Amino acid sequence: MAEVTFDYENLQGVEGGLEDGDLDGVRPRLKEAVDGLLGDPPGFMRLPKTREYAESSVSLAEEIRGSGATDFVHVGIGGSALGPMAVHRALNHPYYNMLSGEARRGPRVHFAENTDPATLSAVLDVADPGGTWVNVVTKSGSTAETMANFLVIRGFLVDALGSFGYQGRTVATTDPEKGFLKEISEREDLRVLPIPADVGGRFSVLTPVGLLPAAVTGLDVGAMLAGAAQCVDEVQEQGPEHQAVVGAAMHYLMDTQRGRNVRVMMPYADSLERLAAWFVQLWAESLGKEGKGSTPHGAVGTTDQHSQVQLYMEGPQDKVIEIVEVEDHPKDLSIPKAYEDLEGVGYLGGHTMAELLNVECDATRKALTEAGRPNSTIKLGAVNEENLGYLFQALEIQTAITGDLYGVNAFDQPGVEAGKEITYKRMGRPGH
Ligand SMILES: O=P(O)(O)OC[C@H]1O[C@H](O)[C@H](O)[C@@H](O)[C@@H]1O
Repeated sequence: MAEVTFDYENLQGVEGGLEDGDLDGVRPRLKEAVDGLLGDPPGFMRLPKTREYAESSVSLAEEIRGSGATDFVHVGIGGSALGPMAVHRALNHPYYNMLSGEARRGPRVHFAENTDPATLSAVLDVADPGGTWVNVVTKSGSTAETMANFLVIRGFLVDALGSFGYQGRTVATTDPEKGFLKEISEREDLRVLPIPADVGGRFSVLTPVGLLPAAVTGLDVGAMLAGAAQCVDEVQEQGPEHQAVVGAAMHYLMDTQRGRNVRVMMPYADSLERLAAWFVQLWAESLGKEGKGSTPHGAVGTTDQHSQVQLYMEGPQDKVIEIVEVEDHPKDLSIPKAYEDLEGVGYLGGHTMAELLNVECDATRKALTEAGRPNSTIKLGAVNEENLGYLFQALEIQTAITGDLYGVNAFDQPGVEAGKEITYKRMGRPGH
């Protein structure tokens, strides 16, 4: 069973927070939104119970691992990168690529996301062309950043291995129905994994987009899907009372009734830093349209206590701070007793690092609450596949429902097209 709870106590009944009547006012619309989501479910809602994507991803991952692969380069951007990066950072060793032998459960993993040549050059500096696999991931099949990175890596592999060698080590993860990457995969007979047509990039972490890279590093993708399925079942049973759904109303109201249009996601675990980055795209691209939406921001506790908490405590009253707390950290270290005669240092000895982290988490929450700074908490029993799967699904559901409350289409992103168009013109793409 996934252990994930959402706690909104500090959004209500605190200075600057919500009052009971606020929530009541939005309940009928919330019910309508959940009924709509369950009655005519968008593509992402069926992913947790779809076995075929996990099966094809795991079987290809086994082939890659079995081939003695040294490096796995995941090429993608936005929704085609942020989910896989969040999973990798959350569940694999922080220095995964530096581990050797059994300690590393698969090839080294590299993400080619931005078009910054320094990053891609660095990947090519360390990747062994003799053992490199490339997974090019793009739903549309022609995102300029992704295709540019792919073309460079393709050249690197063709030079080292010849066309046949390159073809045998390349996976195209894309829309199976259309797009230029589909065409390339047919021409070059590449292995293909599908991104279903009805699942947008930022909702696609539980398709092969997220499942293949997870399986390549030996993670339990079945458990990730089970956690997500638990969330869907709960929403079916509880409807508008479900914790993630209630959160949609809370965040919507904090913005529209209380003028708090910044939502800060602040995990107290380094491993969840990329989860916040994944969430930022989900919330920003889904809701930021027609002059509506709130601004998502990622922070990390305790690190950002020493950087941003001053602003959260005393700056403009425009934020909701969402703490992500982890009960059981995967590792802990005792702090040795030393310098016991020095009162500013000696008190730490005998405690543990995880204890200090969680005490600071609680202390920040209390301080924010007492200062009239509304905050909420997402608590994970542990950072594991099941809880992460639950959380992905819960936040996607929350975002879709919030879109409904705002009256915007949570599944498009028309605002990103203008910049693309200018780029195409300047780079000489035919027809633009
Ligand atoms: O998967 P792709 O089609 O390459 O899209 C990658 C990303 O690029 C676009 O510009 C969109 O704004 C994102 O929503 C999307 O995730």
